[in-house]
Amino acid sequence: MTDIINKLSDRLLFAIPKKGRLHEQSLSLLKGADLNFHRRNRLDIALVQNFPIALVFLPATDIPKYVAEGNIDLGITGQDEVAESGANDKIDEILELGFGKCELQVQVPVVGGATKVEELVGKRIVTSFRSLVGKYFDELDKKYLTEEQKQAGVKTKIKYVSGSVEAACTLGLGDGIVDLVESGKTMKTAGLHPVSTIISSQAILICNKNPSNLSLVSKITSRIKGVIAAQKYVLVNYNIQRIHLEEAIKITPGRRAPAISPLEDNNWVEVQSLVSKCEVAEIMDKLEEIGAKDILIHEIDNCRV
Ligand SMILES: Nc1ncnc2c1ncn2[C@@H]1O[C@H](COP(=O)(O)OP(=O)(O)OP(=O)(O)O)[C@@H](O)[C@H]1O
Ligand SMILES: O=P(O)(O)OC[C@H]1O[C@H](OP(=O)(O)OP(=O)(O)O)[C@H](O)[C@@H]1O
Ligand SMILES: [Mg+2]
Repeated sequence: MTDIINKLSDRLLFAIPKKGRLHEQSLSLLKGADLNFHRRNRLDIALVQNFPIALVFLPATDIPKYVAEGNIDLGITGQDEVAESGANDKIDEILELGFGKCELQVQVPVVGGATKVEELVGKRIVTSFRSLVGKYFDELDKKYLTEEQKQAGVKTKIKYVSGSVEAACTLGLGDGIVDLVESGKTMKTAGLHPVSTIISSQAILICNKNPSNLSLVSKITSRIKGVIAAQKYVLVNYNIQRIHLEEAIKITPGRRAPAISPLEDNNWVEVQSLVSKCEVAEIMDKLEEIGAKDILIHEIDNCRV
């Protein structure tokens, strides 16, 4: 341990979620960006071999605080965690990473629960997001509690639990809960449904306002951007008769312009263009309809676009 700590000075410190939903995808981003490291068993610090960077494995919840106030320069966490930490002003959100997408929702029992969020004012709400939920219900209290209730000191009670929040209504701890929803399976299984959404979130790359090595931050950011772009796009290749080229270009305009190369047969050209992965099937259908042949789709490992 001490040998690693002695090597930390002069290294950019980069915080990575040590477990949970963001862990695996954060590691695969580091791999795509070619940051090579070996993490010793149980050790939360790993030196990057090919850059003056040290990775620090921390709970996603704590990462905004470290980036805002500690010596950590860069970090991966969720937008929800940044909002909950209240550190928004002290850090820069550099990049949305496109994974860890979820919504923070107010949920109530399907049977016998409130039908609208305002029916929860003055009641008990269970959550792990104390600060966001406190602020949210403070506003609802101001709006929906009667003057008599306010004078009697009635307030919505926010109760903190650290996980398995969806169990709280069944176990009698709350009248409603606030927790993250992605597929909605956990919520549904617990017999809950949403009555409002507080925020939408995804994983982000965050940076201290005064990072120790700005040029290295920029380099890592563009590498990560490249990995994310590569996941969004595929390269399409096809042959088309010149007479249909104009229509073809409309279907695959590329990010700047498609690359067009002549074929031996002068009536035909080959077209190469970047297309968005989520539109690829529709694009192939349209190309086929205008007579494109030999349509090939290539995955991209990495790119700078
Ligand atoms: N179901 C989900 N779908 C997508 N993203 C999620 C989901 N749950 C959490 N996240 C995102 O991941 C972040 C970390 O949450 P997660 O629950 O994975 O961490 P953890 O609480 O440290 O781990 P664990 O729950 O395994 O103890 C959240 O702040 C949120 O941004
Ligand atoms: O909408 P879904 O796809 O079902 O995902 C939502 C669930 O995922 C997270 O829980 P996690 O697995 O991290 O467990 P935890 O409650 O113990 O933190 C979140 O707290 C929800 O419970
Ligand atoms: Mg969790």
